[in-house]
Amino acid sequence: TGRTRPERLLQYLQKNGTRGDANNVVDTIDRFCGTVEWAMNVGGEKGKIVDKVVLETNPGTVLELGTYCGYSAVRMGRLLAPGSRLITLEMNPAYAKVAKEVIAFAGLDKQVEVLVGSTTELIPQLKKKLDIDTFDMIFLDHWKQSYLPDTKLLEECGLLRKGTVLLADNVICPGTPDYLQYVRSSPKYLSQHFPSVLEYTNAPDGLEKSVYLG
Ligand SMILES: O=C(NCCCCc1cc2cnccc2s1)c1cc(-c2ccc(F)cc2)cc(O)c1O
Ligand SMILES: [Mg+2]
Repeated sequence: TGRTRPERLLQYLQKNGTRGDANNVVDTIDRFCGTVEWAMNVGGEKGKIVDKVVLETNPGTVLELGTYCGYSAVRMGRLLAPGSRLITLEMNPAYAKVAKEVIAFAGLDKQVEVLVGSTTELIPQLKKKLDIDTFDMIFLDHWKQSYLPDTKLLEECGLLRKGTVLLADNVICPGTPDYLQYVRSSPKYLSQHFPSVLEYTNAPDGLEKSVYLG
């Protein structure tokens, strides 16, 4: 009876999930999206690649662009060391409301903070707002045409450091051609492609991991 897809996803989680168990939250959302209705979470296949990059990077600070229902915030948050922080930006207040409840259900509301607003408005405020100097990892999963301008904005705002890992979703589907061209040709980045499939389908998609060289 939830009016929107995120609300139906949250109701399914509250009914079928195990409160405080982040692994179960990830699996329960994947089951909803695989059997009830598709939703634009990074999903289980690409999610395994996200897990590997997070575990290799062991980031103390993570910035996510595009929260949606909070699936990837929970997926990454569940792997962070105690004391680490994940900040996630969401444009749509209704999505942000659902995401906060999903994150709290998973028991990660101490590590994960949801900010509502546009990247162009919020990114320049992050240092002041959050008492964070630079991010160890960025997960890009918002408007595909915003990946490139927002990466340049992150550089200009001094939020990246030598070794910051940028991980971008959907570089094949829907695709982010200008962003890919930039991170693959700029001397400021070392990029690696991880082919995969679009969440809950067998359509080709992939992630791009780019290390900022400063
Ligand atoms: O659009 C996608 N994600 C972005 C929506 C969030 C908009 C925001 C803008 C904004 C600005 N500032 C701050 C925060 C934010 S959040 C998306 C779409 C597909 C897809 C959809 C149909 C299809 F047939 C095939 C793939 C798959 C995906 O994995 C996606 O991530
Ligand atoms: Mg995505």
